[in-house]
Amino acid sequence: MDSNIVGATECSDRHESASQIYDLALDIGGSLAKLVYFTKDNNHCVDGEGGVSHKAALEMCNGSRSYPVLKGRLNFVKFETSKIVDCLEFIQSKKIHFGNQHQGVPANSSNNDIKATGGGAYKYADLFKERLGISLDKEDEMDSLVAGANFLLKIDHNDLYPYLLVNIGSGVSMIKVEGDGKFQRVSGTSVGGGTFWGLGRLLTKCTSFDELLELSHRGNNRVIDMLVRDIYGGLEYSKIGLTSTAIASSFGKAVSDSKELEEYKPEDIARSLLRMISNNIGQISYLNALRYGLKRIFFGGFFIGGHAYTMDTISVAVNFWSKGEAKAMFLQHEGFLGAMGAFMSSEKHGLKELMVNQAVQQFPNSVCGAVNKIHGLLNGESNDDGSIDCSVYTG
Ligand SMILES: Nc1ncnc2c1ncn2[C@@H]1O[C@H](COP(=O)(O)OP(=O)(O)O)[C@@H](O)[C@H]1O
Ligand SMILES: CC(C)(COP(=O)(O)O)[C@@H](O)C(=O)NCCC(=O)O
Repeated sequence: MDSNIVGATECSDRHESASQIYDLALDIGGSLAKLVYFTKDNNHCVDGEGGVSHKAALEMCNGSRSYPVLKGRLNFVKFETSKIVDCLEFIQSKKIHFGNQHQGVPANSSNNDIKATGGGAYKYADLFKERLGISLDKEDEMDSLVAGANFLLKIDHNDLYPYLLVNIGSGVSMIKVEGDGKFQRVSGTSVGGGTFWGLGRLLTKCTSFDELLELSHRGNNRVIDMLVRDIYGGLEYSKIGLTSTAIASSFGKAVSDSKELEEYKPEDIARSLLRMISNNIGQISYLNALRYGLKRIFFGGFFIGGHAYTMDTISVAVNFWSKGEAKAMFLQHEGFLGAMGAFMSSEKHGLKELMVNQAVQQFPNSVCGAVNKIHGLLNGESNDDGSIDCSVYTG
C-alpha cells in the first residue's frame, strides 16, 4: 500500500517549497491519519517579505477585526495509521510544528501544541511528545466531524440544517446536525470502511486498499450475490416491490452454486463486498434519517474517498430504501472532516471567524451536491492538488 499517499502530498511539496507552513491539525483514526495544514502564498506575505504587506492584507480583510490576513492554501494529506512514524517524519521534515516561529509571524507560547482529534490523539500523544516535542491538543471527534462538515458545507444556513452526517471511517457514525455545534450522534455501525478493507484483504489477498477498490470496479457481483430471480426462477417479486435483479442475499450464491471456491474471482468478491457494505450503510442511514425526519444525508469519511462507484452504490441504496424521498449527498475532502474541524478549532488562525465574515464566498454550491451531480462536485473549488485557497488571521 502507498504509505505517504496521495497526489496532494507531492503537489503540496511544490507549493510548500515556496510557501510558509503556518498551522496544522491532525485526525488520527483507526485506519488513517489525516493532516490539514495551511501554507501561506509566497506572493502574499507579511511586512518585509515582499508581496502584499500587512496593510494591504488588512484592507483586503474588510472586517472590523484589526488583524492582518494571510492568503494561502489549506493542504490535505493522509498516512496509514499503522505507519504513524511516516506521519511524524513528514511533520518533522516540513517543520510544520514550528509554524508560528517562521520569519515574520509572531511566536506564542502554544507553538508546539497542535490540534488533534480521533482516537490516535490519545493513543499517540506520548509518541508525538517524545519524538517531536509536540503536545496534542485534543478535540472531540464528533465535534470535529460536525465542525468540518459545516465548514465545508456552509453555503446557506437556512438550507443546510437539519441533516444527517454519516461518517464512514473504520466504523460508521451517524450524527443528526441541527446547527453549529448543535448535534447528536444518533447511531453507528461497526460494519464500515475497516470491514470492507479487512474482509476484502482476507478474501482476495489484495495488498492495498486501492487495489481492492480497483478490483471491485472490474467485478460482477451477480456471480456471488443471490438475486431475487435466482430464487424465483427468473421472476421478480413485484408484490413486495422487488425486481428480478434485486440482491436477495449478499454472497448467497457462493453456497448455492456447485463451484469450487477457487473458481470465484477476486474481482467479483470485491464487487459483492463493496455493494454489501455500501447498501447496508445506505439502508441504516436512511432508517435514521426517517427516524429523525431528515431529508438530506451527507456522507463523509475516507471509505468514500471520492470514488464514484462507492458514491453511486450508496446513493442507489438511499434512493431504493427511501423510495426516492431522501437524497445521498457527498462532500469534497470528505475524508478530512475531522481534521478540518480540529483545524477550525484552533485559536491561532481565526479561520472560523474569517470564514463567517468573508471566506464563505469561496465555497459556492459546487462544493457539495446530490449524487446526480457527482462530476460537478468533484470538480468543485479545489486546486488541482486538492488544496483549497483561503485566508487566515495572523493576529
Ligand atoms: N489508502 C487507504 N488505506 C487504507 N484505507 C483506506 C485508504 N483509502 C481509503 N480507505 C478507506 O477509508 C477507511 C478509513 O477512513 P477514515 O475516514 O480515515 O477512518 P479512520 O478515521 O477510522 O481512519 C478505511 O477503513 C478504508 O475503507
Ligand atoms: C469508534 C469510532 C467513533 C471511531 O471513529 P473512526 O476511527 O472509525 O472514524 C467509530 O469507529 C464508530 O462510530 N464505530 C461504530 C461503533 C458503533 O456505533 O457500533
